[in-house]
Amino acid sequence: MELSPIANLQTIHYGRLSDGDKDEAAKLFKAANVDGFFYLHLQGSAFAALTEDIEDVFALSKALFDLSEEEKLRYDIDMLGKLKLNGYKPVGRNFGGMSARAILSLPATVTASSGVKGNRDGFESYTVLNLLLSSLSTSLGLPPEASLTRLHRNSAPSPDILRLLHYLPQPASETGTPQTPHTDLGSLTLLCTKSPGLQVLAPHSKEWAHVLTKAGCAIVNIGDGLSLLTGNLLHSCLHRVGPPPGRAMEERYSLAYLQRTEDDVRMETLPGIKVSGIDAGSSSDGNAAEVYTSKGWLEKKFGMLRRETWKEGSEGAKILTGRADGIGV
Ligand SMILES: O=C(O)CCC(=O)C(=O)O
Ligand SMILES: [Fe+2]
Repeated sequence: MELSPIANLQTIHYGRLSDGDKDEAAKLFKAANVDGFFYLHLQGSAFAALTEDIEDVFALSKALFDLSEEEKLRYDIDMLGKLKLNGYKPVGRNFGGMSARAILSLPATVTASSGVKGNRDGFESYTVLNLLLSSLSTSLGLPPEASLTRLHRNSAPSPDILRLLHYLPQPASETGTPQTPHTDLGSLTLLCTKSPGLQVLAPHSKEWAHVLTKAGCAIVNIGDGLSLLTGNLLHSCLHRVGPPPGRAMEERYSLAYLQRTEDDVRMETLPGIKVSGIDAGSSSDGNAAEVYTSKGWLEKKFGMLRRETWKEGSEGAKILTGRADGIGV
């Protein structure tokens, strides 16, 4: 079936970036500045397996989601911790009755508070996203000692998560979107899926655009964290998952790695950003005067989700993301 409109996203080649290709770096910055979403071409690179072997991950994901609800609820995400970093989130939790997806979150880092030295080393998605952070830092004019990678060190505790998502097939009579429009809370999200369904709302657009999957590519998007740290120079874009118009949602699996800043980072515009021709604006619009640490920001956010304050209008979103159009999750 014809999907329309299709999101016209840039494709960034990982191999070219890691070879230091300046044109590719400029293309990455533009995609992060304008669209907030792009394809990351991994085929032929050391990280090709992230997309090539994804069916194995989905087989594992299916086996986990096929466990009984009772078994899965022994790992209820809201029982295991405050920040929804670990555990099973059943369909419908926090995001209204329409939500027809379940989530299993696995912490991507072992934090210092668990008594084990934090370590994201060897975690491929982390390595891949770090190269993007490094390239974006150069484009932002940040000197190496102030690089964004210094706020995402593998030795420091951070609330990164690896998320397995299972979207249940909807009955034919139901055609709503199982995933509420949202922006991502963290720095960068790396998404792997073989199924369509992702939709983005481009800045200044009123129409949701369909993101098609692309062979050999993961999909990467900017989160609210990078928007705050760069005075909105890097753009976190509203997105959702839903069926084609007039249809019901088919069963769908996806895998998302949400990279987030270290716990102690202050979530405000970084000094020293210099991009010729563009100004880094303020990360707040006057209503979000309080600056949180990354950890405090997340706690505040998830406290609000628990109380379902998102139902009470856009104020919660504004406090936490500096903008009124998205709830970061
Ligand atoms: O499943 C997808 O394609 C998107 C998932 C997503 O937006 C998220 O986990 O934040
Ligand atoms: Fe998302």
